[in-house]
Amino acid sequence: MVIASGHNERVQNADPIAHGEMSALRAAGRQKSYRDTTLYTTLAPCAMCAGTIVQFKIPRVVVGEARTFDGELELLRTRGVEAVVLDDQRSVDMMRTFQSDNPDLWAEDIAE
Ligand SMILES: O=c1cc[nH]c(=O)[nH]1
Repeated sequence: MVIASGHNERVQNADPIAHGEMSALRAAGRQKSYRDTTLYTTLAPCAMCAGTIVQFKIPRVVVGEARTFDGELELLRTRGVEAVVLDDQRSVDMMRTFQSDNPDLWAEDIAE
């Protein structure tokens, strides 16, 4: 069962923390437990999103690709989160297109 979905809304909402993972968690609303959940995400979670995943004890994250941004997979794994990387070519292509079309936005998104 899908309990919520989300996408990056930093620009739309002028919200610096509205990464896709954060938007999905916000859309899910308050949950008593995340024990039985899996978070699916196109790219590897950044430090903020990984920290939130750890905070709410989400046990499993499935990542579309980690080639264009390796994020904080190690942090997740160190904290006992199962992180599965699909290395999905469509995700890589989508992220490469976004990053090359919007270099400033991408840099801002990952605080570089
Ligand atoms: O984890 C991340 C990193 C960048 N952008 C997102 O939406 N999420």
